[in-house]
Amino acid sequence: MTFDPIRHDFERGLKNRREILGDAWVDRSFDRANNFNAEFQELITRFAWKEIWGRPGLDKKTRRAMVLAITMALGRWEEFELHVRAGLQGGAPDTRLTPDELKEILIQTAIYAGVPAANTGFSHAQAILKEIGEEIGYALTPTNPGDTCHPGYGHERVTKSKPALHYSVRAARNNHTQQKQTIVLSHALGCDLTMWDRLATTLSADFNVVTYDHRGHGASDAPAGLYSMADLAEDAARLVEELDCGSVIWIGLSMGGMVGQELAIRRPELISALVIANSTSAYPDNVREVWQQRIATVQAQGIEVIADAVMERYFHEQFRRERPATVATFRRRLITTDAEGYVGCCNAVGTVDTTNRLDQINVPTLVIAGELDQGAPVSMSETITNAVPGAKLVILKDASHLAVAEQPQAFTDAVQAFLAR
Ligand SMILES: O=C(O)CC1=CCC(=O)O1
Repeated sequence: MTFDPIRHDFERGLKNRREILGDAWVDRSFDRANNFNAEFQELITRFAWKEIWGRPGLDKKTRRAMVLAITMALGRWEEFELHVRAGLQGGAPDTRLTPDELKEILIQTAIYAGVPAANTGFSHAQAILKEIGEEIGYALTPTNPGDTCHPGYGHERVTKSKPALHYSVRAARNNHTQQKQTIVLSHALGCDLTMWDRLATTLSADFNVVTYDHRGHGASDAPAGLYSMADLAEDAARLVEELDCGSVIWIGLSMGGMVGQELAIRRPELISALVIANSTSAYPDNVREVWQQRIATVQAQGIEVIADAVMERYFHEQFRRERPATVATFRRRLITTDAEGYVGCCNAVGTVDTTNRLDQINVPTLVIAGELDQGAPVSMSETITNAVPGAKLVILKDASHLAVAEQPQAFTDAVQAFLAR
């Protein structure tokens, strides 16, 4: 048999074309071929489908996203609809888009191609979703635009009760019908709710996710005076009660994990599962003394004088070298924290004392430690794990105190495995 390069290219192109557009569409267009258009069909199969779509440099979903954006920008609605259909249903699995991904492509394209193009794009896409939604498990449901929010940041709110706590609610994106559980993410000392942005956005695929600023932090009130862990746990209880969603899954890091312990002990009815990351249930006496010294230093000289030392505890040396912008963001957040609020929380942290009550926690509990954590060494997580009935410990490699920022994927994997247990 002789090698026919044109035939060879045609076969390769045809294979790609079937993968991207689905057999039904390709068979139909070949059935309709005639003496007028057959050469053109042959040309695009070789040229577009083999030569361009066959290039390995971009995955096929990305190429499809580009096609959708360009056809929408040019108003080529027949081609646009073809790729919407094939992307949702007809194309090979690794070329498909979820309705949420399709929505993102249309929203992104709106900025570059203009709102009139996006309006038409949305109505074409919706007509197709109406037609095939049931088959692909997606229902279009009436929703008030004022009730929706940016899925990466959530709806910003403030508690009615005082001290007012600033919080953000991301509603679960996947529109399955069953009732969603709520996760509350509780941040570390000198941070704010943005510490959780990446994890919150990931988890809000299937959960309602609430992040909040502790008192004295971010946009929450900063009452005068020194606080106790009981104060922070009572704040947390008020927040959960105002959410009015029943018990929540609490995920707290460092100070947030201390609040989670205290809350689960004091108000067990508010917590259904607990993740305690990079945290402790108590400090030895010499470290308690160091916390009182930190309070005195900040009261006398402000937060900035301690900022470099805090960053050295939050992030290990290699991370600080390789990710200076991330470290700078956390440093800025720290030094712009209300000094009085920071000091108040230092007192709550420095006097934390739950060890002897941890056996009262009776919900599934995951403890996460960073193998390099000097602020809350692994031994502190082991103490918690040994004391909370049934608790499991995960130790993250190459992670120190802000493990969620240093090892976001490993942290997310540990949390998701726990949530799926
Ligand atoms: O600020 C630190 O050094 C470490 C820390 C303790 C409690 C917290 O949230 O961070």
